[in-house]
Amino acid sequence: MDKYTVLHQIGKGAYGSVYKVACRNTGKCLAMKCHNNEGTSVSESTVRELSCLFSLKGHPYVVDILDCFVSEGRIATIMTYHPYTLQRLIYNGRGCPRSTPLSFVASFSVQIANALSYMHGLNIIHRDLAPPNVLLTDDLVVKVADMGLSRNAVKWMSSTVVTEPYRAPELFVKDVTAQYTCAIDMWSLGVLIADAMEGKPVFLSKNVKGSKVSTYEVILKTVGPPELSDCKPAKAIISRLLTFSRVIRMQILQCAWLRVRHRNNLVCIGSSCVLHQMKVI
Ligand SMILES: Nc1ncnc2c1ncn2[C@@H]1O[C@H](COP(=O)(O)OP(=O)(O)OP(=O)(O)O)[C@@H](O)[C@H]1O
Repeated sequence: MDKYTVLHQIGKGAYGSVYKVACRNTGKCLAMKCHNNEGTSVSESTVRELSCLFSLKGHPYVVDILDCFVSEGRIATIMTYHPYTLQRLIYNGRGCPRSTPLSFVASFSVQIANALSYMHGLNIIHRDLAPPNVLLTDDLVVKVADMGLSRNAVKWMSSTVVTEPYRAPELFVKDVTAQYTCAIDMWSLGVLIADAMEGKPVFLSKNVKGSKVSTYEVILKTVGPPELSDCKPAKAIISRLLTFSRVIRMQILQCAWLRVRHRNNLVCIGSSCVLHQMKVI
């Protein structure tokens, strides 16, 4: 802790508090997350988060962990600091509709898809892909963050994961555990893209004439993908992600992986594939 000076708090979530800090040696601004304990012990979510962050270390579109130590009885992790979140860029920070340039939608979706394809290849499911957890650098490069719910996929897992508007239909079950796959992250990606095109969250629970319509009911009532201006290619991508078929959802990434393996250039091939489909280059 002696190595860092706390500047101010950036955020507080269910699993800890995040601070902007400065490294005393280099003067560089970094982010420090102080993880909450479970009673007096380190929580399982902290162990999972650290394990996932170390497995994904070095990926260009995943937040980089730089240091880890115990401070006042809590685990603290030092990460690269990123000034923006997708939440702030696509909703204006206040939930206001705002139209997101198509080129930015294309670039962030390809970068998230690349991060997910890497995670899924390691059998890691993110389980909380939502706009506040997608950080961006000054140059708008994606850094997927918040691995507090991420874990290695097994047959039965908790169904109470993912921020509700980004939750795949197979997670809306009454049981506390469910059988699901990496395809839940692909649904979340589809919602992120649709939200950015619409400028507002597309699957929000709402009150209609005094009665609550749940997110799941909103999903069921949405016939086809949400109306998305006149961008047919984007619509096609979204409808392959926002489908009840987990197999179709995964195909969009497998297709990208094949191209990547074939030509050995992950970012360019991924980008040109989606950008061409969206007709922005
Ligand atoms: N490396 C970082 N750089 C800048 N801001 C960050 C960084 N990491 C996290 N944050 C900010 O802090 C907030 C909380 O961080 P994080 O999501 O990791 O905590 P959490 O307790 O797991 O939250 P949640 O309850 O959403 O799961 C994030 O939404 C983000 O705005």
